[in-house]
Amino acid sequence: MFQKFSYKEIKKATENFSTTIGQGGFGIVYKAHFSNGLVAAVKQMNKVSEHGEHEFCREIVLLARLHHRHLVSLRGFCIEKHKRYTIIYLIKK
Ligand SMILES: Nc1ncnc2c1ncn2[C@@H]1O[C@H](COP(=O)(O)OP(=O)(O)OP(=O)(O)O)[C@@H](O)[C@H]1O
Repeated sequence: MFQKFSYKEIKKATENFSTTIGQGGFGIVYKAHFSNGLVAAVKQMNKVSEHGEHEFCREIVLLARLHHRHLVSLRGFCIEKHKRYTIIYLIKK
């Protein structure tokens, strides 16, 4: 199920952003353990433009509708002031 997460939930699930698993072009990626048992990747987006809100929402809507066996599915998102996060299924190596 696709859902909206609060910043508080993200912070708790990433143990105060201490669980870094990677660094991408848009920001840091964290491993997150949510209280409902969900283990996911949380991708922080650093490059938030002036129209960030609109662009981010449009991207989320598009990604949420994408389902392909070669793509990781979007699990949710979080918007808090100037911070943007996408929550995606964790790929185990
Ligand atoms: N869903 C995921 N599950 C596990 N690890 C992930 C996941 N998404 C990203 N990562 C880790 O975080 C790193 C950065 O990923 P990210 O997609 O942000 O960067 P990228 O591949 O450089 O793409 P982009 O240019 O879009 O930022 C990856 O190399 C990987 O190690």
